[in-house]
Amino acid sequence: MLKPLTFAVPKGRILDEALPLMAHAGVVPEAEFHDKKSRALSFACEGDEFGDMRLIRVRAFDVATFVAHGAAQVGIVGSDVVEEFAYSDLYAPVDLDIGHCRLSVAEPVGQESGNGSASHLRVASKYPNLTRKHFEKLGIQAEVVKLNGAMELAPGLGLASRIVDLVSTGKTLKDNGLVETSQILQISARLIVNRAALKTDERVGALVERFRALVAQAKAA
Ligand SMILES: Nc1ncnc2c1ncn2[C@@H]1O[C@H](COP(=O)(O)OP(=O)(O)OP(=O)(O)O)[C@@H](O)[C@H]1O
Ligand SMILES: O=P(O)(O)OC[C@H]1O[C@H](OP(=O)(O)OP(=O)(O)O)[C@H](O)[C@@H]1O
Repeated sequence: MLKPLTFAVPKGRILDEALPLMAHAGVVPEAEFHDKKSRALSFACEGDEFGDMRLIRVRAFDVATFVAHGAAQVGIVGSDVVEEFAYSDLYAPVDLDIGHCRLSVAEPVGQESGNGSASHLRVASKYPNLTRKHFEKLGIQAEVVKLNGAMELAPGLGLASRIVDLVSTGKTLKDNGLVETSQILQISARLIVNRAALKTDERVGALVERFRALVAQAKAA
């Protein structure tokens, strides 16, 4: 009897783009998954190709945590999250070519200072590790004020001189009087797996191959 397989997906914006891809791979959640009134967090999947597979819906950063600890064996998450945590037990074998955005530094319009001769800066971000690493490379010590959203407010309110946040169209920065001053990382969503599960459960390898083939097929089309 196969152990249940748990597939973690984020609640946020990647999900809409990920669901069609998952369906092509044979990962289809039960109807309750789409019921906005449901408070359930774990859902059975249709069919029995992968045995007893469940889908769990968690916050983006938590997808990586569940998979790294083996509580979920497979997941989908942005490469920003993979890079921020750099968990050794987490392997990201497939770039799904969805959820494209970038991680950038932004400053108030008209006050773009470059980094000048600063040796220390206060930066607001949801990504403390990537932020510190980026500024370290420039010889600057970044004191990171960790926020979970609405980073764009921080410079105007004196919480930090700049922010490090995700940018896609640039509208959020523009509407909040900020300008992108450098790009740190190009981002896309990844299929992630727990390394131990990949070695011990052949369904995990089968899912990796399924998603890999789908992405290759989409690129060739
Ligand atoms: N503007 C964007 N355009 C494209 N992809 C984005 C954008 N913002 C975020 N992403 C991608 O989607 C992922 C999830 O972002 P989102 O902010 O929607 O998650 P969330 O689940 O709402 O976050 P939280 O856990 O803070 O509630 C990010 O990690 C990133 O990879
Ligand atoms: O460049 P844009 O196209 O404007 O996108 C950038 C915005 O998208 C993300 O936020 P999201 O909408 O996911 O909300 P959040 O603040 O809850 O993270 C990100 O944190 C930016 O605020």
